[in-house]
Amino acid sequence: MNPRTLLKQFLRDYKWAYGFSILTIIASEFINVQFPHILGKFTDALQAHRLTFHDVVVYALLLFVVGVVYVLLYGIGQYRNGKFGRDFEYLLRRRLFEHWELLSTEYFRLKSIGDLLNHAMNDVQQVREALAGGVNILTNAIFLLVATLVMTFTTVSAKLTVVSIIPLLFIPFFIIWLGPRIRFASRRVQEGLSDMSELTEESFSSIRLIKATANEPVETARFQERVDEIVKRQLTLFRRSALFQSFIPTMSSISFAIALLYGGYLALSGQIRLGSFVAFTLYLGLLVQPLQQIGFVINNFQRASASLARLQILLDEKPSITDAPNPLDVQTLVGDIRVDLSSFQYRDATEPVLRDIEFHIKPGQTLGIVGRTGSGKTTLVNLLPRIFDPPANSIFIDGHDIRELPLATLRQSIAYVPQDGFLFSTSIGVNISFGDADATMEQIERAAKAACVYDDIMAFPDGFDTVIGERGVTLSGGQRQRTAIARAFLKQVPILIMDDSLSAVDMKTEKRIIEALEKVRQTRTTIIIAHRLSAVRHADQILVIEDGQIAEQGTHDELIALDGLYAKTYHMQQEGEVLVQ
Ligand SMILES: Nc1ncnc2c1ncn2[C@@H]1O[C@H](COP(=O)(O)OP(=O)(O)OP(=O)(O)O)[C@@H](O)[C@H]1O
Repeated sequence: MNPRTLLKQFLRDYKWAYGFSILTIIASEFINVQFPHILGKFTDALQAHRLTFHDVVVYALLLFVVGVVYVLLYGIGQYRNGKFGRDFEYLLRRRLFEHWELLSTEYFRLKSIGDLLNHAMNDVQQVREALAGGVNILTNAIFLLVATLVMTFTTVSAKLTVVSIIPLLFIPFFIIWLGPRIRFASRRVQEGLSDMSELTEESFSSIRLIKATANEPVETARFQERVDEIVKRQLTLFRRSALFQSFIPTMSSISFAIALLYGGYLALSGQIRLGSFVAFTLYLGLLVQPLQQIGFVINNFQRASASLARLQILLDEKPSITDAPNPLDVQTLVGDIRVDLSSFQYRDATEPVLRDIEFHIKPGQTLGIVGRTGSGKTTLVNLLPRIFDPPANSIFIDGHDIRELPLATLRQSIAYVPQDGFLFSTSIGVNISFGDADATMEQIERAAKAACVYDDIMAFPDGFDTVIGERGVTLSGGQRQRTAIARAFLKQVPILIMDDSLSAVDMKTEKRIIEALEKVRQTRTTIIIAHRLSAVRHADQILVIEDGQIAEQGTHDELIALDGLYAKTYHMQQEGEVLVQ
């Protein structure tokens, strides 16, 4: 659903509550404009010596009650509108997040994550501000303006109002003109500052290189250049802000001067009473703020509308990998994998990355994949859970083309351990049970033991409750990989893919993990990508991939007998050298 429709629906759902809070704000302003009126009456009565002390107390109490009622009503309206804004903000963010979760990894590869975060934070916030603060202020400003004008026209003098208000009317137009220019200047200053921090960070991290090559003067000059630019931008911002800050007081001073001149004349000539004159100056003071706010709100609405349009583009993005129009009704898979792929090419690539790949793994068997960096191993296994979409009729699981299987069934049947063993910033236990809310502590511990990470975890202060990441402990590369392996071991699924996930563990641990794998092997089809051949030598079948094609295929013994690349690599690794990198 696009954000405009979402906004309309939200306003429809909340129309009574939203209308009520707008009414509350209007009522509060109705009370607010009674202040000058009461004070005007008080002045007149005081001047005519008609007041007893008792009357003065009554006036004071009246003003107090009016003040309290105003604050109460205004506070309620503000709070409720603020809440609507927040509710909509979270609804929009949730929609964005849900939508992004559906999009393919390709989308995130092509988009800048910084830009996406910017949309999720700033654009959504802009819409919220318009919906809450903007509507609050606009309601407030319009009503206050109308009410003040009605009061001054009816209780003071229409002529005085029209003449005195003219300078104030320039204020909103001025803000509409200058507001975006100030924002632009401020953004340029921020960009300049972040450029400068980037340069500083870069210089500090390469300080040894800078010193070794005696490049300090060049770096200092580069820094000076940035500083000069920031100063220039800051001066522009100062000039515009100063203009802004001086314009509004100037206009209100002119307005007051006119009111004083003309109002004084009217009072002196007896055309208006002193009380009306006092009330009028107070009304004029009340007008400055709403006129200023109207300008701000118009700018705010313009920005919110641009933000909505940008959000709309994001939410219109269609997921490129989805269920087939009529997916097969298959809920469970056994794990028989057949690949007959003539070619696979990335969307923006000029030539295929995989060609003529053919193999068959029966349920419970293990396939080893080896090959040089960039030969296409990860690409091949990424096709199985449809992280990238293979051509139709090229990959079959249990005899079904994977593109015809429900995406949920396919992905829920595969446990994938990526190269970097990504972990979330939460406890180790939650990381292992990720995606399996029903996992018991016993199952989690068993998986951790099988992945040889149990002892490491128990050595941490809070065991499985130890939090990982910025706010917790830092795991070594090997510990990260083994925790990710434990997560995959816990997932009771027919297919397990390990993408070079033993690279950071030592040979002894690798052996123990492979042994643990052997135990669960009967129930799982396993694909192991590895650079160290010891990780695949027990596989039922091994593929050696060279430039996207199968160069050699067979069991360890067969490949050794073939005396090709695999055999050479194996012998070299046996001698302690690593050739395949
Ligand atoms: N999303 C992508 N879009 C375009 N090209 C890609 C993409 N992912 C990988 N490639 C390219 O495809 C080729 C194969 O990459 P792949 O990651 O499958 O190799 P690999 O054998 O797994 O390498 P490694 O052993 O380093 O993990 C490389 O040339 C890589 O640059």
